[in-house]
Amino acid sequence: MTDVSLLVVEDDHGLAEALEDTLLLAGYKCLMVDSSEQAILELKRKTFDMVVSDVNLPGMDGYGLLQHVVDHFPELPMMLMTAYGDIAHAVDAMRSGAVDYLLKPFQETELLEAIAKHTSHVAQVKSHAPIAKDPASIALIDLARRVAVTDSTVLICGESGTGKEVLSQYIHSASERSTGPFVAINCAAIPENMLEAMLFGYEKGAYTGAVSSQAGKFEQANGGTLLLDEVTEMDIGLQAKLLRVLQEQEVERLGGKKPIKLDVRIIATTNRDLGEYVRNGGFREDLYYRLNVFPLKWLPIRERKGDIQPLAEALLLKHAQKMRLDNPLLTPSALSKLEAHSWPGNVRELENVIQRSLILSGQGRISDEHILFDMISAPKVEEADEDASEAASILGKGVQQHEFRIIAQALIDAKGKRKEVAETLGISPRTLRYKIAKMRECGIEVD
Ligand SMILES: Nc1ncnc2c1ncn2[C@@H]1O[C@H](COP(=O)(O)OP(=O)(O)OP(=O)(O)O)[C@@H](O)[C@H]1O
Repeated sequence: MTDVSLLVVEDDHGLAEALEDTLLLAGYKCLMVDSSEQAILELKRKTFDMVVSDVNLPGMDGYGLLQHVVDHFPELPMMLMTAYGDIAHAVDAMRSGAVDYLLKPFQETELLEAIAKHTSHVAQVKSHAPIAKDPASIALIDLARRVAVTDSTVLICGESGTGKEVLSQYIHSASERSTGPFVAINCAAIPENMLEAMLFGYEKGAYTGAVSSQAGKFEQANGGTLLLDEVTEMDIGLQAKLLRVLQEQEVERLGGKKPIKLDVRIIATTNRDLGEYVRNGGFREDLYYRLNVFPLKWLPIRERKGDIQPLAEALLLKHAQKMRLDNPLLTPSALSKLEAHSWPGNVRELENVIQRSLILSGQGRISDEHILFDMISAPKVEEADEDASEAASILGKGVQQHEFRIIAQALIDAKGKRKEVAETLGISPRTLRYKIAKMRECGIEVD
């Protein structure tokens, strides 16, 4: 299934059936209607990726419908199917905004090639779309898709791990800048004194250590999109400089003399309550208004439970494939347990839990016993008492075995990088060291 949805207008019922069969077989979703009036009603109710319409229709003809589409849905491609010999009209139709026309009778392949030509971009965008089944998330993605084409600055809020970066990438891929660069900078992860140079670039000798000139993230994103991840985590002085760049649409490298013109779309994210943060003086109000042109908010997943199952299934499939496990399955008991959890770490936590459950089940059939939220992310208890028998009594011998397997797998995945493993498993490096020592004690070779 391509996930591309078509609206097809054809009043000849025999031909309509044949068209529907061809399109469904090719993997398209399609809705068949037999008049322009009906098509207009459906366009109000649903979102389509392309309209394919006959010209000769009872009531309003295909040209009338084309005019409606051009006026009301200028982004929506429409193709006309005209009777043989009507080529002059077809050319007129192209002038009036149709993306293509087919002369009847046409071959199936001609139809499919024409549709693919005008929807391939859509299919690509949809494949980048975040998973969203809950009505609140569907509405959010719809809003994101609509704002994507406007070039407006977007501010995405939401708790940690809700999918803000995923949504930013989607907006980029659904925008006219999709062939340009998508550059992300995490303002929280970069030491304060380096952030300015990374954002704006620097010339050779601008500061000790600047041995060569370097373009900043703004310049790198020219022609595309710049994601300022966790934008609130920059100091107030740098916020003023950022504001100036955004207002003037030009940047000057540190130590540079000439301003560089920018054509960059900005997406910013935060997991803070930004309004509150502004009131408390942590973030400049003028910068807040500059960024908050179009706000989008991810709910935490405990408030969009309809997403839990599709997200869990998609993550299960992703990790099962990595582990070469066929036909992974979430049993109803596992799903109920997932749906009842409060998910403080949102989708990122869900991904970790699914990964662990696959390792625990060993064969991809996940039931509730494999869903362990706090199995090894209870460092307080573990660190409070590092005695082996105590640990065993907390977790149980069987569970301890599973725990060892998880750690071993995580070490393999991270190619032995312990810091990464500790982060993935949600435990402190000290706890990880302790656990590895225990594994060695139990005769498990940890290289
Ligand atoms: N709707 C979604 N569909 C598919 N994957 C998702 C979705 N939401 C989140 N994820 C996955 O969850 C993880 C966290 O997502 P992401 O990094 O976008 O969250 P975030 O809100 O930017 O997190 P943070 O605030 O910590 O930076 C990623 O691995 C991402 O691929």
